[in-house]
Amino acid sequence: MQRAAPAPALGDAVAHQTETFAEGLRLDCGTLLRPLKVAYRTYGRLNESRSNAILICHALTGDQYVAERHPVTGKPGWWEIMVGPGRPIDTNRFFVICANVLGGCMGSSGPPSEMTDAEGRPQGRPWGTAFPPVTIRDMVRAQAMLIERLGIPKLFSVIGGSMGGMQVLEWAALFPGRVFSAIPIATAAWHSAQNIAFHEIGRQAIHADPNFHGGEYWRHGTIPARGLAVARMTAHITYLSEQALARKFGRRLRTGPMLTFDNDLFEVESYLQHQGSTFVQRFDANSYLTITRAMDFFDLAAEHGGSLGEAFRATPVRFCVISFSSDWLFPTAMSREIVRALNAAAANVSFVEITSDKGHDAFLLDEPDLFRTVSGFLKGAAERWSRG
Ligand SMILES: CC(=O)SCCNC(=O)CCNC(=O)[C@H](O)C(C)(C)COP(=O)(O)OP(=O)(O)OC[C@H]1O[C@@H](n2cnc3c(N)ncnc32)[C@H](O)[C@@H]1OP(=O)(O)O
Ligand SMILES: N[C@@H](CCO)C(=O)O
Repeated sequence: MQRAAPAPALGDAVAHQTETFAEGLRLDCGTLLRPLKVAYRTYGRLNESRSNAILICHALTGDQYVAERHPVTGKPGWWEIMVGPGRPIDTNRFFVICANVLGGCMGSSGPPSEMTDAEGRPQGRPWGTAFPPVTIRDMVRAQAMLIERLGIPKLFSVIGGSMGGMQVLEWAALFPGRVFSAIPIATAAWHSAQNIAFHEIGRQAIHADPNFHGGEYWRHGTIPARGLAVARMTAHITYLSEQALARKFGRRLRTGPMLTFDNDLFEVESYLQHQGSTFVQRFDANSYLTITRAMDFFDLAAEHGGSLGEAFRATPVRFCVISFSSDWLFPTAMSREIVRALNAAAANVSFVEITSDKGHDAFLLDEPDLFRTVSGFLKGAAERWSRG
């Protein structure tokens, strides 16, 4: 495997746009995280009536840089295809907000940020593995504090894919009066056993890296690049599909056919190694452990006495649930569970399964049906909203 370049001092190397909440946030685990920092970006303009705000919730390794060049990688924003002037989420019309999740590594409070004591006093070291466990609900509460600080009484829409979709569902369940519409994409109301199992492989790979040092790698001036890269490689396979891999690489060899056991023999191996080594340049291993755990513990039904319908009881929120036919990580059946629960709550819900062979990450790619569905739903919802 190629040696990964050392990661920049994540989170601190770049000056992020951040709101600080001195009062902190009481987490589901009972810890008061104080102060709370939420790094975010906005696109477009908030209208006078403050009625055009859309919150985008990012997935596991995303961040707030949705529609602009990424300050660490220099690559385009992760959803520029969806968000921008004239795009399905049109920033000529909507005020778009995206915050780095709690536990992340791009400026919000998380393992790489400076540890504080119970009184909020800085401790002169990163949290590392001492960062308290967070839940999807904690992430949403932190976002809600930001939205309040920005003076937005009600979001026109909350939109997100994968873990972003989990946050969308949590927003609707926790703050039904503060959300007009919701678009959960390629997601589920609870993390499946298979998905937890895949996450565990990644976590074990990180733990097994000698440069991990029990999570105190910052103390040793190392990063567990190999472990984190293997975690990403495993995860990346789950974001694609057999058809996508066959189309991209098939059984193509990088070199001529020969009987060796060298690394990098097949194109698909080289591709995965590239995905792993570029990932470690932009992501923190302790954040990866924290956020994968948050996903694993997500179970919206369990939060509501075992009934998903209860999570949405009497909800006024309008939902558009979207899945992809080739997504085996968050399969359409999981979206149907959400739709069934919304139906049981007599909620206003539409559901679209988009035919695609690109797998789970289809939501990040050029999928005209996805763009049509999102822009069509937002148009319809805006008409409803303006009628009051
Ligand atoms: C909702 C959120 O918050 S998501 C935010 C997190 N962001 C991501 O996960 C994005 C990272 N993931 C990806 O890029 C995923 O691969 C996808 C599926 C979304 C992108 O798919 P595609 O656009 O089809 O790109 P593809 O999977 O082909 O990967 C292209 C990369 O692989 C490299 N590559 C392609 N073939 C090979 C090969 N044989 N050997 C080595 N590298 C290769 C390309 O050079 C390119 O590298 P670069 O990204 O550094 O420029
Ligand atoms: N590939 C995206 C989606 C995963 O669910 C990410 O890394 O966040």
